[in-house]
Order: sequence, then C-alpha cells, then structure tokens
Amino acid sequence: MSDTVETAARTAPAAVIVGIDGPSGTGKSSTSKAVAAKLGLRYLDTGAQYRAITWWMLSNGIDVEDAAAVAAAAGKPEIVSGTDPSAPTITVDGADAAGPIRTQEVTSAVSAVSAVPEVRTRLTELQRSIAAAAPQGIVVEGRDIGTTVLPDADLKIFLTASPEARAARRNGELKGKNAQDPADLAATRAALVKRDAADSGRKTSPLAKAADAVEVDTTDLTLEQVVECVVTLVESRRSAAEGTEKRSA
Ligand SMILES: Nc1ncnc2c1ncn2[C@@H]1O[C@H](COP(=O)(O)OP(=O)(O)OP(=O)(O)O)[C@@H](O)[C@H]1O
Ligand SMILES: Nc1ccn([C@@H]2O[C@H](COP(=O)(O)O)[C@@H](O)[C@H]2O)c(=O)n1
Repeated sequence: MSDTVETAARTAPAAVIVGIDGPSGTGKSSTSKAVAAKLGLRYLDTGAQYRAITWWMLSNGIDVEDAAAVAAAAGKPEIVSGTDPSAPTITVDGADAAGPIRTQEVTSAVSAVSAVPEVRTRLTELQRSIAAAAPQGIVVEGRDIGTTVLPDADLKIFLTASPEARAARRNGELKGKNAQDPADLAATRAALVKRDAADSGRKTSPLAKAADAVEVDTTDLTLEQVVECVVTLVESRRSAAEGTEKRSA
C-alpha cells in the first residue's frame, strides 16, 4: 500500500455497521446514541419506526389485533427517520411523531403490529436503505438487526439485564419520585416481560440473539461502562479490518 493510501485509511476509517439488539429496557437506545455520537456514526431507532406505524394504525381506526387489516394498511404511512444521534427524529406523513409514539396506548399495541409480516417487510427494507445511505457508518438498534435486517453487520451486540434492573430503570424514567414503589415496580416488570414474550414468540424475525453477537449483561454496569465496552469492541473490529486490508494490499 502506498503512503498516500495508508494515510487516507488512517484519517478516514471505513464505514462501520453496528447492530444492537436486546429486550426492552436493556439500554439499547441510550447506548446506541452515545456510541454513535462518540464515533461520528449515524443512529437508527427501529423501535421508533414500529411505534410510528402502530400510532398511524391506531389514529386511523385500524384494529391492531386484526392482522389482515394491519397487513393491508402496512404500506400506507410514510415514515421518515432522522439519524443524527444527538437529535434523532421521526415523522409520519410529515407530522412529528416523537411524542405520540411513546404513549402507553402505543406501547401496549406495538407488539401485535410488529408481528405482522407485511409490516416487517416494509420496515426492514426502509432500515436497510437508511443503513446503506450512511457513508460514515451507523448504529442500528432493535430486536432483529443482527439476525435479519443487517446479518452482515461489522459488529453485533445483544444487550441483556435482569427484569428487576430494567423495571427500576423504566420506572425511574417514567415516574420520577415513585420509581421504587414495590407495586409500581412489579407492574412495570410484568409489562416489560409480557412485551418481551410477545416479541420473542412471534413467527417472523422474533427478538433473538444472532449466533455471532457479543452478549453484554448490563445489570450491574453503568451506562458509561456499557458505552465504553461497545466503543472498545467497535475500535478493535476496525483495527482488525484495517490490518487485514494492509496485509492484502
Ligand atoms: N447501564 C445502565 N444503567 C442504568 N440505567 C440505564 C443503563 N442503560 C440504560 N439505562 C436507563 O434505562 C432506561 C431504559 O434505557 P433505554 O431506553 O436505552 O433502553 P432500551 O433497551 O432502548 O428500551 P426499549 O427497548 O424499551 O426502547 C433509560 O432511562 C436509561 O437512561
Ligand atoms: N427491530 C425491531 C424493533 C422494535 N420492534 C418492536 O417495536 C417495539 C417497540 O420497540 P422499542 O425499542 O421502542 O421499545 C418492540 O416491543 C417490538 O415489538 C421490533 O419488532 N423489531
């Protein structure tokens, strides 16, 4: 390899594609945004897209338990995701959907909508096109990124955490001062375990760890420790890839 090419390789690292999957509340969004920001990558929240299509179904009077009705409407809403990790956005038919997609109504309905194959086909295509259009690379988070959406990702992470830790985190986020109320915690824990069971049990691309994913149990780690761990993994994959390129040049 000539000096010029070697210098270029050092100053502009190759695009890297990172997939981060895991159950609800394991820290996928927080970790993915922070890793993308640190490494200058784009960021895609695929859960927000499933929530957005669910919100559209609910807003348009479609029975989310009627898979045929959901399938027939799956192509109708236009969903656009902004991929700046410091200010991710989501719009549905041009309207800002960032707030409405986080309601309890949407959270309760999203697993039924995301189990419909036509919905998954549509969003998987969208997600692949967004990843392909990120020249510097991207961190994509969801439930089936490593297994289905981006099976050739450079790095696949599967985050886990105990249901108790996840419930405490979720309550802290949603309810502030009452975060540690035992009845509240039990209800939050039950809701997230139920959603994980639905997501893991569906036929089409269920929540699952890819065979080649690195599993990180975040139960006893701070967010900063998880971010550091993933950044280190990305950097080592990049160094290994650069070493291979140099050897083959
Ligand atoms: N390692 C950690 N330690 C403590 N709190 C954390 C950790 N990681 C994330 N959190 C907090 O837990 C909450 C849930 O995190 P986050 O939304 O990133 O999870 P998620 O896996 O994306 O959830 P979901 O799949 O439901 O969208 C947030 O309030 C976040 O700040
Ligand atoms: N790749 C994905 C991502 C998400 N889902 C479904 O969306 C729901 C909401 O996801 P959050 O990350 O915002 O909690 C989730 O429960 C899944 O039903 C999916 O199927 N595939």
